[in-house]
Amino acid sequence: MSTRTVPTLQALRSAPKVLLHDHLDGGLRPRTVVELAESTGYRGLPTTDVAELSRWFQQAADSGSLESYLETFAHTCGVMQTEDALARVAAECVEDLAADGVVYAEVRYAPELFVERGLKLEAVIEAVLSGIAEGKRRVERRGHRIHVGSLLCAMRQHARALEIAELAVRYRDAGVVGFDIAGPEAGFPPTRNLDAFEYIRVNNAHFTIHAGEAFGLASIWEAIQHCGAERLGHGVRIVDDIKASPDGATELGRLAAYVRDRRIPLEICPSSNVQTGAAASIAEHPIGLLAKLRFRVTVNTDNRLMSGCTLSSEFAALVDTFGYGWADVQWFTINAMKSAFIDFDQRLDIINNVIKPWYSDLVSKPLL
Ligand SMILES: O=c1[nH]cnc2c1ncn2[C@H]1C[C@H](O)[C@@H](CO)O1
Ligand SMILES: [Zn+2]
Repeated sequence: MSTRTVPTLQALRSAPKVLLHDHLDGGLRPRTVVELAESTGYRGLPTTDVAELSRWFQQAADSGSLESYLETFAHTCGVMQTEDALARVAAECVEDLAADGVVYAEVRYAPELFVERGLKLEAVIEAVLSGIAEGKRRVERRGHRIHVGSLLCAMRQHARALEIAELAVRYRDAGVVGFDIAGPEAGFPPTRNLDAFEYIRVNNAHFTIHAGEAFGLASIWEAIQHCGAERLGHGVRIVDDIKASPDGATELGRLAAYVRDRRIPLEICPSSNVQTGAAASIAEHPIGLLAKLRFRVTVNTDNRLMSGCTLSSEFAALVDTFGYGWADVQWFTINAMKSAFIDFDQRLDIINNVIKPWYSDLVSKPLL
């Protein structure tokens, strides 16, 4: 491929990519949802026809609000209440990401959502870890390699964040690389969970916070300045602190300048943001401006089932809309790898030995 090649969906699939924001319970194969409902006795699915169910998830999630978007997770969580189901979903997740060309992923989920049938939190975490290990073995048997860590989420509307943070630290050497809070944002400021974030920090562990998705700057400000978040899940509303005039001039407010100056990674999920109403369309998505202003932007899927997307298709949509080329795809990819919650030398190894060699023929000019 020459440097002038436009990144097509097919070429993007073979490009090494890095995914920091992907929910385990938002990425099931539709067929797996149907089969697990059958084998676990879950009766709540709106349909057991695989194609119809796939459409149902996307349409139901296409709701314009985070709250109704989140209602669709009742069904995925409903079928993930046994260790076997959790391990299967995790193994298939790893296979699907590897098949899409993802070389490094952090997959997140909230253990507290899988205890309806009596599983202990530890059993949930261990089942997911064993599924991830199985998925990696399958990928390796096909001659590929993928590095997958997990992030434990606490749900903002529950009051279990400290307990989940403790588990994230307890399982840090087994493949859990960090902590997050997820769920409805309005009415649940991140400062409700200060004890959990402090626990993570004093243990030199890592965390990100879903902030600036359904709620504005105040939530981003709290996440960074009160909680000490290392990354922002979404963070798109940081654009509200940037004045852009019609002549193209921009002026950053103090919070936006802080986020950019400190290189705080934004885990941007374009399709999900359009579905929840955080952005009106991909064309109007703040990612265009944020990338132009050289914020530490990363591209992510959020929930592949609900958005009917892959990381490659998210990139393809951005290429179509913003005219990005391979240099941009590499920039987003290296941004993500730099921001991963694994050791510096491991990040550098993937950047220098996996990402850069692949893109080097396609990218003509040096990156910033
Ligand atoms: O984009 C999101 N914002 C807030 N919460 C989310 C988002 N996507 C998924 N979740 C929730 C629903 C899942 O059950 C939970 C853990 O993966 O996280
Ligand atoms: Zn998310």
